[in-house]
Amino acid sequence: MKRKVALAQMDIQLGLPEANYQKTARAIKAAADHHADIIVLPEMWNTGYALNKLKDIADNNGQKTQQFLSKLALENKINIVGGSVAIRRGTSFYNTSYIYDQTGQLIGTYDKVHLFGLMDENQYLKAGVKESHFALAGIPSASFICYDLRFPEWVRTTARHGADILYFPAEWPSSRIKQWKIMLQSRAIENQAFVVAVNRVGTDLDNDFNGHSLVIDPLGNIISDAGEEERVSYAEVDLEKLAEVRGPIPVFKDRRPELYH
Ligand SMILES: O=C(O)CCC(=O)C(=O)O
Repeated sequence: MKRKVALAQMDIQLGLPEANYQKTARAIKAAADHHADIIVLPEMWNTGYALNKLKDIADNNGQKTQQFLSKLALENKINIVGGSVAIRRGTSFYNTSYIYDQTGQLIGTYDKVHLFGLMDENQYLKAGVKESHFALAGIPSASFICYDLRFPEWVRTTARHGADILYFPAEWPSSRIKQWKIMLQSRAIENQAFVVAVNRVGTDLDNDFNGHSLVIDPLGNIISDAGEEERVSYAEVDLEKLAEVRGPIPVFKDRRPELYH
């Protein structure tokens, strides 16, 4: 089984949701025109890291984003891993992913679990507490957000329930892009899964972002690197490869969880 994935490596307008919704809609339509099965968006694509403005610009209960993604998924017959958006739920703010299938049904949500102190997320946001599991385009999958990448124990905790594709939407600064690549390759190898990771480009007040959205196979080979420009990039994942990798080296079967503390 093969699937074409589209990676929306976008610039994000800081604190300007309207402009970002419009750009995101254009990226989703472009991916559908290229006959992609799945499109993946970056982290916090509605607001960027305008954390001190969340009271005014966060999406209330994620309602606008949910209607927007559902409509675009159905109209364009495309599956959407909705990166993440800043939302308000009750009196708190979250960094939240919504995942839609191509009929416009919400099939998964995820609140970022590890908040990134260096970007002050812990001062403004509440952390999630749950794993994300969903079957998208017929593929058991899981999603994380950016800094979650630095916690292999969390990725493993999720992946051990079965995930053929691990999604990592992000706003990962250029200064640490070497670490991004190495850790994404590691998560692919150790979990014997494809990794689809979408980073933004452009700048905000504190950071510069140079893309390098990646698709990585279960052996850690980079299948596609979107480079440093704003673009929607495409790659094909061949799920047959999973059995070839998992058969001879069955790491999930060989785990010794009784020794891990
Ligand atoms: O871990 C890093 O270096 C980057 C993390 C990050 O930028 C984020 O979680 O938003």
